[in-house]
Amino acid sequence: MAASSMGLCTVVCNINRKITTRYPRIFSLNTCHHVCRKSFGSSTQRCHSQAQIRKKSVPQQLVGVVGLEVHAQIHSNTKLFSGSQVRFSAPPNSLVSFFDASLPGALPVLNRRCVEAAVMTGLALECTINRKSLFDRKHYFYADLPAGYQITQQRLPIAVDGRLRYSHLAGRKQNQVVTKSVRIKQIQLEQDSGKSLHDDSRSQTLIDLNRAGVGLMELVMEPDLCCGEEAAAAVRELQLILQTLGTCQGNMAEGQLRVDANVSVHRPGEPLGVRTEVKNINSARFLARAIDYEIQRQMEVIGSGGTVLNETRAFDYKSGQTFPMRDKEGLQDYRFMPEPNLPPLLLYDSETAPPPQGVDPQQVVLIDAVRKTIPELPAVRRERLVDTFGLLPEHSFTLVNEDGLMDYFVGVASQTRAEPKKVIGWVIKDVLGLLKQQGLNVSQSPVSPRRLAQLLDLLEDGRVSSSAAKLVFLELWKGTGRSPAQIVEEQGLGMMDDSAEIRRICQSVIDSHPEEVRAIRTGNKKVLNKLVGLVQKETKGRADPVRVRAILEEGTS
Ligand SMILES: Nc1ncnc2c1ncn2[C@@H]1O[C@H](COP(=O)(O)OP(=O)(O)OP(=O)(O)O)[C@@H](O)[C@H]1O
Ligand SMILES: [Mg+2]
Ligand SMILES: [Mg+2]
Repeated sequence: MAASSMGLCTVVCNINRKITTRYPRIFSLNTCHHVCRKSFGSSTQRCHSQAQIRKKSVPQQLVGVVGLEVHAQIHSNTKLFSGSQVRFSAPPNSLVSFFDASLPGALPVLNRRCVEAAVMTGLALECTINRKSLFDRKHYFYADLPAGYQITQQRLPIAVDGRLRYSHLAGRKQNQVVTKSVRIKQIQLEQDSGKSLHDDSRSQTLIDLNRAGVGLMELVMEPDLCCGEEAAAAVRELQLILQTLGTCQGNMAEGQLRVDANVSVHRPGEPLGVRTEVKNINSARFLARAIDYEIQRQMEVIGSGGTVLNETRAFDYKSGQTFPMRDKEGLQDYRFMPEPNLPPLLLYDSETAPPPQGVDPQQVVLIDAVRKTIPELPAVRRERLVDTFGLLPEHSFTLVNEDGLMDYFVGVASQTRAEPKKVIGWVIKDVLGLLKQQGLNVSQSPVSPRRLAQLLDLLEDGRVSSSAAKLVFLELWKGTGRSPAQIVEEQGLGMMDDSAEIRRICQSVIDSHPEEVRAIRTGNKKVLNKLVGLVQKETKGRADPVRVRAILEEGTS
């Protein structure tokens, strides 16, 4: 189905105008879904948003249950069964082969790259890879599906029984790392559909088949999550894993990663409730809001004696509400049947299940060969950063979650004598801060790791003060190509050596601030900081603050 496009969201969602749920930004530490789901009776151990939701007028023990289906577009040059290119925003219908347009007689040819991507994703998510998987036709009528069916893997998917481990920061200061996991039921290979473009001015719907037949991995998760925040954290980690593997580019705004949220509520200990399915959500924040709204709505329905209908719903980001879609897919019979034009997909393993004699090894996918190409995953990267550089876990999150920032940090740390703990402050506060402010990526940083390392060395060697170093940094940011040492030289930002001059400036500050001097003499030592600041202002941050403090202490004692 065509992905609905979503825009910006507001933070507050209204439910029937009566209830306003402020979307919770942080969790308490007790938010593990296993805790949530296994200890339903204990209110202290439920997740924060559940607790928020239950504060409303609905029965006490109802809790939310969430299962996600994620459609990830496979990062591949060509489509799943045809040689047409895969490219976002190409002119409409410019990337369509006979097979994509379902012309009679056109046959599917499986794209090896898509198979390898699914195997790699399955292995990274701790799945069992099925040596034999099958393709099926799933029939439904929609204008952007010209064949009238989608080729998918309903009976025997390529990967099963995995686990997505995800962590997120919690606590008031967002500095506690909470680790959880959600089971992956299966990963199936399937085709994407085309796109329907509605032209209101001409009351027409136009079809663009560029996306028709692009390879998708559908990742089906077990209903292990309990609220929007957990779902959003799991999807963010999945996005990062897929990007690290290179199996999906994961750009949600471009529809490369689309999420269907299955939501139900039930009383702990009782069977799961009837689920609704909120379709095609293309942002982690909207996902969280849609789920929390839907849990609340279902609690309201049950609380007022109604029953939840098994229906497909859509999320409207403007109102923050979900509403039923006209197309009730839950009631459809897809008439699944084996795809007659594709043989079973067989995979091999050079050690335990080598390809039969006579089969060209180039023509098969070897699971162990794919395993060897899996790069270091985000969770392992974070651990390595903490172990190698002694960083705080929350800093390792920022470095790993921001594309390119970890390499930037390692680049600086490996080229400077400054301690990693000092480097991280500059990378996160100064570099990332300015990048965000100016809407730039790490790769667009005007200050290279080498230049920052040189600046930190000047600081380390006592050739500039920390306040002068900030000025040099801002000068570097202008991207003139001059080195930190040149900037220091040209702008006279080097540390002041002239003791007599420093003493003279300190004395003039003391003389012109009798009130402050009196306060210091009566024991208020904090006021000394103000005088240090004034001297720094006078010297443009070029005097050694330790030396200045000592002179001022002496002069006010
Ligand atoms: N009671 C429930 N509450 C919440 N989620 C549920 C519940 N029961 C099942 N789910 C979730 O619903 C999803 C079912 O996905 P699945 O692909 O198997 O079927 P489907 O939604 O019927 O098919 P389709 O792919 O056509 O959407 C899973 O993510 C599962 O965890
Ligand atoms: Mg599904
Ligand atoms: Mg579904």
